[in-house]
Amino acid sequence: MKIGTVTEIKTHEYRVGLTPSCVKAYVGRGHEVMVQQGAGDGAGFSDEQYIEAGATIAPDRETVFAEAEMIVKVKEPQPDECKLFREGQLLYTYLHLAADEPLTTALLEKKVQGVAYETIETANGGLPCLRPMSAIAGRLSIQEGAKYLEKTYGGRGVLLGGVPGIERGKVAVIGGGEVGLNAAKMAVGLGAEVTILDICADRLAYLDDIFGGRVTTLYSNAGNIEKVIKESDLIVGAVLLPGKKAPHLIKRDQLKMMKKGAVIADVAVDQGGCIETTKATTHSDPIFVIDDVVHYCVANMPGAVARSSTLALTSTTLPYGLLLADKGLEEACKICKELLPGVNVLEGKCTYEGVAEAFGLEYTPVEKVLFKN
Ligand SMILES: NC(=O)C1=CN([C@@H]2O[C@H](COP(=O)(O)OP(=O)(O)OC[C@H]3O[C@@H](n4cnc5c(N)ncnc54)[C@H](O)[C@@H]3O)[C@@H](O)[C@H]2O)C=CC1
Ligand SMILES: CC(=O)C(=O)O
Ligand SMILES: [Mg+2]
Repeated sequence: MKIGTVTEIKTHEYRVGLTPSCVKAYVGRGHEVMVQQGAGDGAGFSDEQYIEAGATIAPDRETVFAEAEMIVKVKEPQPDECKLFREGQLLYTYLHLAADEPLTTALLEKKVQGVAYETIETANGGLPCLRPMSAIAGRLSIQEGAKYLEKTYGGRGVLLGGVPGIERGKVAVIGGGEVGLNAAKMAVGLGAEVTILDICADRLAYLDDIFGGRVTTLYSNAGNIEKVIKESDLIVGAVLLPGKKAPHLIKRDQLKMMKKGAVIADVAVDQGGCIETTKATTHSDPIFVIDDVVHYCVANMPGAVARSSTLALTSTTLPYGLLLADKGLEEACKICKELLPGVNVLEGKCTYEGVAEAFGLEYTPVEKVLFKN
């Protein structure tokens, strides 16, 4: 198969879908790989390294889109890229469609085979291609939160770890999954007072066990959420209902209850955010303030640490990518059931229930479209 990767064009997105070692793996299986000139620069991979690994270098994105049968990216396609898709082209990337109606419409119209990293799912409900980026975003959320708590950025002027003789900063993490766990690790490491809220009793028990008394765990319900709204210096939004729009757990009128200069880092922004006032921001303009609460809502946080993120992401996307390239979508999904929920759009049909629900579209189970014979 002809595989192509392009330079990411989302603001300050420096990750790349394939590393030179990925290229080597595809080429070793008999595939051709085309890399847009300079695509790896932001993550520290040169064109020469790609050539050495067996890729050809394309002068521009148009060439890659025109020639590749499978496009491997990082972020959801931007409008300039959507124009270039060809019917039946296999797109393998993050899509986050439930938060993006125009993109959903574009991919349906173009009849792309859209496989989303974030909804590839293991039998036990794990999300292997989301997990490494969630770990990175979770860790970054505390780094960023701590920065925006500084007075210069409009924050409360609170040091999360405190110093002897004064109170430590209070961090609440809503959603104790991969983002939540990693946010809590960093916050505990800094010496903050940390509370994690989740609806899953087993998960709360697990977090309680591994942190050995260094965090407080609370059931995520209206009462406990209101408690942390009032007390926290930093709130991290980290809930996920896979493939669906995130629920708004903090409402607009509750911001008034927060401390002046408190910070919300809504990592769940890529699924629409779990705070009503969340709007996606970019690395070049990452924050806005409503009711004296600083909102940090960057939808591609891992792009800030592009080298680490690219290495972590491509390690988990490569095995599925190789299978897609070797077998094509239909056979690959027969061999590996984890890929099936990854298929969000196919032949102009919406094949992911959470996305169809978000926009009132007709939902067609992927098996119906894929396994016609
Ligand atoms: N902004 C960014 O750059 C990035 C954003 N993300 C996003 O972060 C979000 C979280 O991802 P993960 O941690 O990997 O998901 P996860 O599935 O590991 O964890 C989500 C947790 O939310 C909990 N949850 C569900 N409903 C809840 C509620 N009402 N209250 C409290 N907890 C609730 C679940 O029980 C689960 O433990 C996703 O939307 C993901 O796409 C991930 C990476 C980068
Ligand atoms: C998960 C995601 O959206 C990201 O890494 O940008
Ligand atoms: Mg994102």
